Amino acid sequence: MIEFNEFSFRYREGVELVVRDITLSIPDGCFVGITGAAGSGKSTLTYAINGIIPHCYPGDFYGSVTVEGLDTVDASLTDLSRLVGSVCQDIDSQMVSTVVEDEILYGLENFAVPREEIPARVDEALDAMGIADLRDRTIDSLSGGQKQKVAVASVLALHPKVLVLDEPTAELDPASSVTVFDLLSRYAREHGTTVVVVEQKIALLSDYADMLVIVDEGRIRFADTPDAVLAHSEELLALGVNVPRSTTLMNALSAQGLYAGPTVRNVAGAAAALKEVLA
Ligand SMILES: Nc1ncnc2c1ncn2[C@@H]1O[C@H](COP(=O)(O)OP(=O)(O)OP(=O)(O)O)[C@@H](O)[C@H]1O
Repeated sequence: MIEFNEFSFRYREGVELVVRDITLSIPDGCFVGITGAAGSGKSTLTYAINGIIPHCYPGDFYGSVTVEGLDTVDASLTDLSRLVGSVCQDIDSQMVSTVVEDEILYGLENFAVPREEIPARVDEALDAMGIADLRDRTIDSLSGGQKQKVAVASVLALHPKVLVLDEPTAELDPASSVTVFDLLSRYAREHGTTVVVVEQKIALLSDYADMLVIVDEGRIRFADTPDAVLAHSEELLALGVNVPRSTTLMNALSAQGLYAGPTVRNVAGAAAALKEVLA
């Protein structure tokens, strides 16, 4: 369980609180998508989970954040990193090795995983991200998207209870983004991992997340199932969230009493729903 309790934070260099009054419970095994406009505080929330705040970025920290009962202020960064695996936005800053396999080995050796377990963990992580063919490649020779997959794989190898990912598909085309989310969600289901992912593509998020969290100017505006959140498409658009046009259209018909079905998230869904409306 991840629990934010009236959490607010101001970076040491900052004047304003960048996140305010955050109270949120994330149950074990939940797949949570965080989205919102640029600068709304999404990354800051992830830093509060993995302990980067306040351990690396100090500031004024109010309220509390606990992960599996560990208070992220009191716990050491080492203890937190055993619990929470993180993939940050700046993938290049995360890479420490020159070859893919070594990148995965690095974390395992650092965490003192027993030697005999290591080969299977490396294989499993590469397979989990569908990148077994990249094992011997140099990191420099990889595309941005391939690096993102390597970064996720090297964290998965550590079997974290919680996985925090900040825009893990930023460098990927739509098809590869779907592949990464497919692989991630399958891994998380199989291992009972809690996933917190910051992602701009709300339609993609909605297909995988149990809970969508919409952040606006440091506050949580919505935290609910994707369908319940997407029902507020006009408000979401006003907050700068990229709601699919198919959702906006069908919500508008719903408001007119012309459609009473479930929330639509994509063109195929809108086409099927419109067929029924027009029948
Ligand atoms: N290390 C820092 N020191 C001072 N201010 C910071 C720091 N990191 C972020 N901020 C500020 O905190 C606010 C929230 O930033 P944050 O990165 O959490 O938002 P975000 O929603 O993740 O943005 P983006 O979508 O652009 O990544 C912004 O105003 C940002 O300028």
